[in-house]
Amino acid sequence: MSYAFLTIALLCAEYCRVNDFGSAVKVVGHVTSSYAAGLFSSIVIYRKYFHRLRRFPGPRLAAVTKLWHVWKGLDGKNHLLLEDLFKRYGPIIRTGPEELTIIDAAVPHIIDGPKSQSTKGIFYDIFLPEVTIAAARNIDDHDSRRRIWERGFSPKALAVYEERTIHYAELLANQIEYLVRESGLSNSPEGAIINMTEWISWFAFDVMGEFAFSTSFRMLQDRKWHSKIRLLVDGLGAVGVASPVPWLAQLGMSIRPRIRLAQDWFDLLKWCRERMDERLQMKGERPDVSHWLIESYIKNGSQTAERAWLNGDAATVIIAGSGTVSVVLTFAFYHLAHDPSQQDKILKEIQDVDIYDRSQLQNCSHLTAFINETLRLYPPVPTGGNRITSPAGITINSTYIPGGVTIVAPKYSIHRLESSYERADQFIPERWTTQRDMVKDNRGLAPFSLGKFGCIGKSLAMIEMRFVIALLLKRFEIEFQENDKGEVLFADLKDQFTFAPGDLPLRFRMRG
Ligand code: HEM
Repeated sequence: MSYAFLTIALLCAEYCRVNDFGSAVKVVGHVTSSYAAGLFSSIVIYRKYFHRLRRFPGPRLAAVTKLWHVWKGLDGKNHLLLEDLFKRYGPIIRTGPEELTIIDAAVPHIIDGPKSQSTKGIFYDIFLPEVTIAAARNIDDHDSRRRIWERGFSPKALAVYEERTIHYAELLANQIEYLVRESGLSNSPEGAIINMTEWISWFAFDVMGEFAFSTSFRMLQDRKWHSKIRLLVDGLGAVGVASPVPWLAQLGMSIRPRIRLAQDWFDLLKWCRERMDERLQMKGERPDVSHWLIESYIKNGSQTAERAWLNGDAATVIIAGSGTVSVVLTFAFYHLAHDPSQQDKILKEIQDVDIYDRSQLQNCSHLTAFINETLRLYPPVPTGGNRITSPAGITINSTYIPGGVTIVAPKYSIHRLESSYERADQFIPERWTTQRDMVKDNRGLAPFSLGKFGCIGKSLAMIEMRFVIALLLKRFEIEFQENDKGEVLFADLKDQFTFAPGDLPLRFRMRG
């Protein structure tokens, strides 16, 4: 802004001097372009040859500007890009002027463990001006918000949420059964083809609609996307692309007239605020996650600032709670179809179990191992979760990293380290039960992240995932279609902070 102002002032002064607009433009053009060339070349030279991170290897352009990353990530395959850089440059890679990507099992504990003083990275500013626990970079703001959230995830609160989860899982199973029986009526003994990516998303969003606003999005009932949730999914796609350079997203949000995606995003936030208005009017409701956030809002005198947190956190319930669970369940069903012996193993384990009793399901070690292996290979937050090192810096395997550096610790790659897991790229749930020697070093396993910024919804997510898998397996046999072995799921898989999987059509039949 001040540069634009200076240029205009210079132009006016030169015009007054020479009284010829064309030559004034020429002179000012020369001055500003020489200035810009000088400025940018000194930045480039400094970042490349004099910067404190200059000794760390990485792509040349990445050391100069993060725009390199935006360009490289346009295809949505950031998880594969980082994996490729790891193979080329080793475990510590300079992926930005002030950023290192570190693929080492020691990193999660160092940046997020109990002794860590790291803070959330600049990436989280992408959500400004919205305020929410998930994007709070100020430690005090984050801590006080986290204390409020924690009340909503006590064992007592979880027991109430569980009933609702069961209700939606049964609705999912009933809808699939309806489609299977309908396909039987039309003389097709082949069962029904269900796009699991879609149906699991509808389930996960419907559940979180209940927890945020005590209202379902009715996607399972209506068997189609709710228009606002579609906007949300598309909006997160754009966030994913712009995430390496948050100011780019901010710029996109602030220009007028608004571009379509920005307009959609603001429409969505407005819609969330309206749902929260309705939620605030509800009386005698069964506690949901918002119940605890609203309680604090009212206790603090219903102030405007507190209301902003309430709105942002309600959107977080939906985004953090749905886009994660749905990814794990989608890949879990992929592997159940891919290896039917896993269906048999889980079925055998749950045959005498009351699946409606959470503690009984929790004791099913193979079911839990199956979910853990899915979380290892397909962590729903595959590369996100940037942290900034504290002023004292950190040391990773005797390499010192100074303070104020952004650290990217991609779970996708850390979870697949050959030094940590035998046959690391293969899906082998037994490595968590009977073949423990296949896990050489599990320090790096952190699908829910760790410490004060770690996932608050982990127990709820595990309850949901165990129950959905157990319920659907009890009722259905699941397999690939003849010509489709889940290729699209992987081909269209995108890293947009959370994973966005491609379609997964699976054949469902009633279990005899
Ligand atoms: C398989 C399911 C899930 C996985 C793998 C998962 C993973 C994660 C991860 C990796 C983070 C840290 C993100 C970061 O550093 O920016 C996180 C944070 C968070 N998750 Fe989850 N999550 C899951 C389900 C849920 C559910 C069901 C909820 C419930 C609403 C939830 C609520 C949150 C919240 C509120 C945060 C922010 C915590 C904070 O900053 O203090 N998550 N999750």
